[in-house]
Amino acid sequence: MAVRAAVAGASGYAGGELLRLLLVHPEIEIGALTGNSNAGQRLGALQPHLFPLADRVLQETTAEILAGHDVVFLALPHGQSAAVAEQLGPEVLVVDMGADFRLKDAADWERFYGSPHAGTWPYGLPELPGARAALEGSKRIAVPGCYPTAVTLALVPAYTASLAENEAVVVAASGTSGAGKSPKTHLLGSEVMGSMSPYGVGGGHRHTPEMIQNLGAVADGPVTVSFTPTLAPMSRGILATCSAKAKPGVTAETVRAAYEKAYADEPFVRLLPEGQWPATASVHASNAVQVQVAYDAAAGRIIAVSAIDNLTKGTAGGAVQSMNIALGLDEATGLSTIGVAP
Ligand SMILES: NC(=O)C1=CN([C@@H]2O[C@H](COP(=O)(O)OP(=O)(O)OC[C@H]3O[C@@H](n4cnc5c(N)ncnc54)[C@H](OP(=O)(O)O)[C@@H]3O)[C@@H](O)[C@H]2O)C=CC1
Ligand SMILES: CC(=O)N[C@@H](CCC(=O)OP(=O)(O)O)C(=O)O
Repeated sequence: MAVRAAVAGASGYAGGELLRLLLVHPEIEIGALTGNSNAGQRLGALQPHLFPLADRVLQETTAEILAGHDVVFLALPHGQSAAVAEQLGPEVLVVDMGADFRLKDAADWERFYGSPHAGTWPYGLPELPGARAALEGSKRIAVPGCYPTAVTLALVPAYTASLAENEAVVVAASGTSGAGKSPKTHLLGSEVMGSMSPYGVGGGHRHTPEMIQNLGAVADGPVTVSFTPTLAPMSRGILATCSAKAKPGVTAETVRAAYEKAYADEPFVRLLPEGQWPATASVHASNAVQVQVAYDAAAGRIIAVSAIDNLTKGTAGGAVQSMNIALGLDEATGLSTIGVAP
């Protein structure tokens, strides 16, 4: 019997990408689609690439409309999910693509998001050690942020194998879809085209505590992360360049071996052959993660680079992968590692 899924936030970028994936998922039947300011509009006018859903009309985002489904995806702005989720029964699988339930530390949440902490749900990054066990059979999933997905997958093998000191420096470039669909001046084509710029510099980005939480869970102590995001003139994609000071005795061979071991059996993470570096174009619209690592002997640092599509593995693909695990389906059902090029 088909699994009925509702999508709240169906007019946004994350909701649109989720629907693109759910339309080809063999076990899913798409139920209610809801929005906010666009309630009452045809989906065809808002997400014209979702041809089979063109005549569906968006409903309002209420618990009554979302009730009666097996799975409810919440692709809403931060801070909006908790109020909806608490009205959905414990028997419904709720997958939150926003930030509301990602962080364990209430003080971190309040500092970076400025509202009371709603709680912590099983974290939807299956590749993180222990995550699959927590997701199996779960009725609540917190999908990671896009930058934390890219950065965690780049650095986890170095910390799991105890190769890196507990400090990491990350510079990551994101396409503009990471900022959502609502109009903002700094996202105008004339501001972004032909230019790159940093933002949230100096520890101010809300994804920093999420990265610290993930890396600290596998390292032998708390990890500090200096994170600088940058906005790049592309619609999708994240390229994360991460480095950490190597522990004494580390060599290029021990680093390579740790990464090969970590990702040998992962369906979506590909450690590239030595000398080939990740590129956002190679993971466009795919759930794949490209990773490469090098040991900079002169600087004594491990350099790990990852590329993801922020809307696929960084949001909607990660959500579907985690849903599959929670429902007892094959983790890769409905997902592809095949990109679009050029
Ligand atoms: N874009 C990305 O790369 C990523 C996004 N996410 C997360 O996904 C969520 C959605 O992001 P994204 O799709 O980019 O954002 P968008 O701005 O593109 O979409 C937001 C969606 O939420 C709806 N909405 C807005 N305000 C409310 C409200 N008060 N109550 C109910 N619905 C509301 C909008 O409806 P309407 O248009 O009808 O007003 C729209 O459907 C966010 O939490 C974001 O953090 C996570 C990882 C990556
Ligand atoms: C380019 C851009 O603005 N990106 C967003 C991150 C989007 C994302 O994935 O994170 P959430 O799920 O936490 O929203 C930002 O820097 O806030």
